Amino acid sequence: MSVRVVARIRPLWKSERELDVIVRPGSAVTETGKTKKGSPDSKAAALKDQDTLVRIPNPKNEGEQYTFQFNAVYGGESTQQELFDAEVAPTVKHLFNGFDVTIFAYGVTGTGKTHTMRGGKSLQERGVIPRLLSAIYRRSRKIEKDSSGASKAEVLMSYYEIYNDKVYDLFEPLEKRTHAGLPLRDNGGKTVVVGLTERPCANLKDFESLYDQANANRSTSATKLNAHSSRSHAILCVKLVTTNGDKTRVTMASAIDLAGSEDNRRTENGKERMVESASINKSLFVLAQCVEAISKKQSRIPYREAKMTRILSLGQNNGLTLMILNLASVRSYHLDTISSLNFANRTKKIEIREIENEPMFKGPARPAARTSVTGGTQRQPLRPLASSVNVNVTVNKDQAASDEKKPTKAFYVYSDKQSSKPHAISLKSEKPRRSSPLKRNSDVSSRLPSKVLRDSERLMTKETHTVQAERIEEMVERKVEQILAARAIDESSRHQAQMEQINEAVQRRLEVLERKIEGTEDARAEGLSYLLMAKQHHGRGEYSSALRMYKLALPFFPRNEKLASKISALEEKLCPKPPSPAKVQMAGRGSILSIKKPTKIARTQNVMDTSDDEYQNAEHDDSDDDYDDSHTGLKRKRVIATSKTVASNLDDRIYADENRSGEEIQSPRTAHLLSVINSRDVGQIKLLKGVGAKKAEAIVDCLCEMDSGDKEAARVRVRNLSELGRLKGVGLKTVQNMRCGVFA
Ligand SMILES: Nc1ncnc2c1ncn2[C@@H]1O[C@H](COP(=O)(O)OP(=O)(O)OP(=O)(O)O)[C@@H](O)[C@H]1O
Repeated sequence: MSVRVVARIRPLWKSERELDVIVRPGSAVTETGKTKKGSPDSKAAALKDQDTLVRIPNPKNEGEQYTFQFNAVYGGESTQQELFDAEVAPTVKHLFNGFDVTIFAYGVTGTGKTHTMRGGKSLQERGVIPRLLSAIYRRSRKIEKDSSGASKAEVLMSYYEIYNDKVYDLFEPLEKRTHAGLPLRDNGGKTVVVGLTERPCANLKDFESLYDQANANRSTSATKLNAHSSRSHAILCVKLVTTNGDKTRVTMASAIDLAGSEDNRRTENGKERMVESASINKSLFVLAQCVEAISKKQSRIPYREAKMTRILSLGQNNGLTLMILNLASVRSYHLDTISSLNFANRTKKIEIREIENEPMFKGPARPAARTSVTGGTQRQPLRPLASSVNVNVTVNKDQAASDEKKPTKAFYVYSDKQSSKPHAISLKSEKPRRSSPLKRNSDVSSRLPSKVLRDSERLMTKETHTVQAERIEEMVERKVEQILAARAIDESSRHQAQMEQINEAVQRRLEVLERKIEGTEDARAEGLSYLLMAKQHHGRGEYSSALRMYKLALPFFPRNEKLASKISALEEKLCPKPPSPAKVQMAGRGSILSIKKPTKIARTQNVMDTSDDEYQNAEHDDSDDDYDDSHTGLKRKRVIATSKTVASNLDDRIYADENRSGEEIQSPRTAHLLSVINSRDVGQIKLLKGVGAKKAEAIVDCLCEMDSGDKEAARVRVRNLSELGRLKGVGLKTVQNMRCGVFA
């Protein structure tokens, strides 16, 4: 069964305008027009005629629409109750039937994940989690009532968050947190958090008070995009233990409120928020990589690269999985929304094994599960202690006398039959030799352990033969079996402890290796990011910035001829008559020979010298000249992650370049920015990054003040970024911000 993916589009906020809505739900049936009203199929169609499509324009061509199909799509008017009834309520019965259920909310920051999962305080506003628990308690009560108390269900809860890639128990107060957080461990293919508190919750009231307390420990902060932004992934595990007679079954419902991805050009996050944001984005990036690897059926799924992906184990988990994709419909989320839709589109294809959890049997062990000590002979099930018969009966006077002196050596015999008669034997030794019961001869006496044999022989000759030899043998065998079973359990727990130690050691080694790889990869990735950026600028016709980035990449790949020739070609393009190399050297600018390495690059130069070959491979391996798309997820991730930081550094340089170059070689980004400013439309200007309504009005006022008249010709136009920076209340920083926020 594949992951069920439903999209939920949140309603507009007061600050958002209907005009900016670009994401719209739609229905597949109406769309294709396959079913007309009044046709025989119309009733079925009406049932199916639920929105399943999400439409969004292509950001590069508004006339073109992208359409994504999911299992269901809920518009802004859909209520918490509707979503729960349609998507979550049906999973409750599966939970009681032995299937695990995983529900997770995914989406950009501020799109309504926490609202969907946790919701508000009022009854109508309650989210998926409290409703799920309420449904579980309701069903438990019903089952208990229907079975007249024979079936029972118990709920245990654990709740934790992954903050900056560390796991913290939300039931523990903040001051008890350790810096390293709780460790993860693999246990039989499942990832478990070691040392997590598990709290029993007898009813909804208990749950609510625990859940509220725990949520107070969750890391949230205000960002520009959400006043109560979750800074962590929160995972609630509801363990349902159902007992029916001797049968006990444990199933797990996991409800996960993921933190939202953040475009830091829009959040204007400070340092602390940036660190959180980087960790959130990294884990979501790894999640996307995992989904991509699963959909491409790759052998290596990078689950281990983030704690969240390790815990979520999408595609590795069993049971039912529901993903709620939260979306905002307005233009300012355009690119993020497309990326979320693409992620969800891939996720919906992931197949989850629909495996039911095996019930466990309490009390007597099941015959089928037992292995006979004697190899294959079926034994009767062992009975619990309560039904055992203690066999201490005085047999003769001598013995009675000796028994009086010595305390009776009582031991328990697990018997499958309740005997009404007391046993007429007393076994002195409770430790039969191990070897004897395993020798199975036809002669009864030879089957018994020597000491027991002597005892029983004595008894048989002296006393009335009240107990048959088979009975004695049976009892002795049971005792031996009991001892062997205890020993086996002991050995297996020792073995498990050893395995855990080994696992821990392997895990530590893996982490050390990963850290090592990270170190060497980072520098090379930086070089590749410069190349990637260069290629993008080149593609957009921003030659001077492309040239600058090629030059920045050069120290990472110093002997790469192709790169050198690209630089020369661009230099030629920008300055048709290049001065002689000697002159260039003297001038100290503009030539490959004279490129000054940035300090960071200089530091990594030694490492990079060897990577030239790899760069060349990258060039030839792929259709994309400069960027190796066939790299592993790890490498690509680093390249992209680094390219983001490089991008912000480069923006400063490009800005400086373009300021020098004047209007003639303006990049599309700059041109767009200036056209927005020159439009004098406060509505548009205030949407620029770092510009609020007040600043937008100030800019327009300033331009109007500078006009020499009312006519069009007399109107002042801002021609370049430096002119823009000189406007009253703008400044270079604001210009930079504005420019960064524009998507060319
Ligand atoms: N379906 C909805 N109906 C009404 N209000 C909603 C809905 N979805 C979201 N909101 C509101 O939008 C705001 C942001 O929602 P929420 O905090 O749930 O976003 P989020 O995706 O969890 O963000 P983050 O990832 O930053 O934590 C909240 O004020 C919430 O009440």
